[in-house]
Amino acid sequence: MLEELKKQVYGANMLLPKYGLVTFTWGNVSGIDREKQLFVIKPSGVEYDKLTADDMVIMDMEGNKVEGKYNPSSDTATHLELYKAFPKVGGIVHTHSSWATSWAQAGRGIPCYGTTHADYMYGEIPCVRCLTKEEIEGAYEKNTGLLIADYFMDKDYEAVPAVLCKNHGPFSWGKDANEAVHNAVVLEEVAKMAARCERINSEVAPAPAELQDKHYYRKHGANAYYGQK
Ligand SMILES: O=C(CO)[C@@H](O)[C@H](O)COP(=O)(O)O
Repeated sequence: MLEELKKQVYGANMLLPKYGLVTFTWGNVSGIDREKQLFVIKPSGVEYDKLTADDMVIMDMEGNKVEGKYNPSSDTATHLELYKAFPKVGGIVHTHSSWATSWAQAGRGIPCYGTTHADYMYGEIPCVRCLTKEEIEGAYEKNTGLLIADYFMDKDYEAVPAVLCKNHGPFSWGKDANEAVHNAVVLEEVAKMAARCERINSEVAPAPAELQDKHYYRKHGANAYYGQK
């Protein structure tokens, strides 16, 4: 079942170590078949150099395992909540990539300091709050997904296809698993550049709005905008 999607999601997962986004097994990619209302996700704790397409786990939209010899990623409930909240999203990535995770641990969103950022993400990449004691002790991964979904309730999740979770790490998404990984790579690069930018000039200001507009709209068209213009 879903053999093509399993191969695509497997291939996307293998891009994480290729682009240096993961250490050990600190990451997971999923992809969804909206028609079948099923999604495919990396199995929990399986090392990338031992991973195969056949190891991918198939889940339904109630969080039940439909197929797979391994347990699904421990972040599966977060992926599920984001698929429910973001109907145009086809793929989701979670990593602990070090620069983006450093911003998440610092509790700061990543300002747009330049066109590299603006080409892919409109405005600041947000950092949502840490979960409360109750949320942490309850359904941690589900509550992480609900928190992200709530943040983007009145925002364009396609204009900023990434978020930082305070004291945890980044999530990114896209039209499919490969685009989600592409956005995860961009996130890590702009996180690195922004951290260095602030080290070089502690008083640096975000890029002018017109430069951010120009670059984002040139790539994404006038229909995609972030919030009220
Ligand atoms: O955030 C965490 C653990 O804190 C997880 O993302 C792990 O880093 C990966 O878990 P699996 O996908 O292997 O279950």
